[in-house]
Amino acid sequence: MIRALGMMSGTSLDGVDAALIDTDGVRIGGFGRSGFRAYGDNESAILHDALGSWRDAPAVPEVARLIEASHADLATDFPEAELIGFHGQTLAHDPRGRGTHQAGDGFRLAAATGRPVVWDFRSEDVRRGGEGAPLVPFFHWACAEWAVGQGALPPAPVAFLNLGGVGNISWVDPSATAPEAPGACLAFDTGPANAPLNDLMRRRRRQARDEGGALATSGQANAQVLADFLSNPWFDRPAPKSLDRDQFADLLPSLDRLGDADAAATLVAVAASSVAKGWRWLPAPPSQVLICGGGRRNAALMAALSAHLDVPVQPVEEIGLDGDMLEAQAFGWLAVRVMRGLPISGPTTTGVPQPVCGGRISHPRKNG
Ligand SMILES: Nc1ncnc2c1ncn2[C@@H]1O[C@H](COP(=O)(O)OP(=O)(O)OP(=O)(O)O)[C@@H](O)[C@H]1O
Ligand SMILES: CC(=O)N[C@H]1[C@@H]2OC[C@@H](O2)[C@@H](O)[C@@H]1O[C@H](C)C(=O)O
Repeated sequence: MIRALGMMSGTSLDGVDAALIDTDGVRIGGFGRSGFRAYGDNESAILHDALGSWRDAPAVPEVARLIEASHADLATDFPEAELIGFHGQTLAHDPRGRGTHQAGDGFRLAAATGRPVVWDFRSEDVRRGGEGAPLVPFFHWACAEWAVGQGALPPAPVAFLNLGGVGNISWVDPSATAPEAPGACLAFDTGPANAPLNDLMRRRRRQARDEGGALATSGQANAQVLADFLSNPWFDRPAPKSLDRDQFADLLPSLDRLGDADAAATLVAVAASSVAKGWRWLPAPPSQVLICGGGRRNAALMAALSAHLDVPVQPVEEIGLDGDMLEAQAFGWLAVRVMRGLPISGPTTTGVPQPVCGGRISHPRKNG
């Protein structure tokens, strides 16, 4: 078993999560400490301004330094980590066009932390014809397998739904022999989750989020805006499929004529209905849906999901996992897989024709 530190800065742009995990890249030996380093207002503004930037954009070097420095800073709290899995910050994602771009250089992070760093997890998958996302599904399989071992889950298919800036769902069968085995996983991005709601709150109320979903709970979803949104051809595209953070940004102007509460309620309905729309792509109904990511703290969103789905919807804490740290843990686990040459994605998670072991490995003091 290796003690790895996974580090993730997600599409919500709120800060860096870091979590220790003991793993051989297949089984989870145990979970360790975790930490969070919030972005300051100035840092957050720099990241927001850089959204949509590709590697050659003038703003990118400054953003990359910010990402590397904030991650290096947080990594100093985890001297016991033997290896770091570094996701970087997604600034742009267009797998069928220009590719995928995560800012932050793992070679410089390795130099700054003195630890080997696995990074650039998505590019190889995209190069080979995959979506490059989502990458957490194989880890969701490992979590289910771990939970079955703990007696917290029956050995039957279950779904993990991450509600970050974007939503993504993984249907996993923990009785499969490996995550890349046929029938073990089916995954895709569901649609927007918190990102448009955060953007609305920032624009209209100068707040980072709708705390607890209080504003959305006090409003009424607009049926016309919701119907227009759900007619988007993206929903008819079979899984696997992935989204850029702002792929549905054209949704926001249609909210202009709505009051704040109704606009927030409409965005919650959009997020929950997106999941319901994608339900048909799952191979079989899961026994339950386990929610991870910050959206599980939005009561309006949780209520809307429970209303739409006819299986139990519960936070992932229900089976003994930490819903705030699952993605960070995932990149620690994926880093060990890359070190061992195991696949991190496959035809049913990113649509790549063959399972792929992506990622780059950078050692301190050695080149690239
Ligand atoms: N107490 C809360 N009430 C309401 N919403 C919350 C709360 N806490 C977190 N959130 C929402 O969850 C978001 C953060 O979720 P998370 O950290 O899972 O996203 P991320 O990892 O950045 O995104 P992604 O998974 O798309 O990469 C916040 O920006 C906010 O919208
Ligand atoms: C390109 C990119 O960074 N996508 C993120 C984003 O945030 C959620 C969803 O969209 C998911 O596809 C992915 O993140 C998680 C960590 C993943 O790869 O599984």
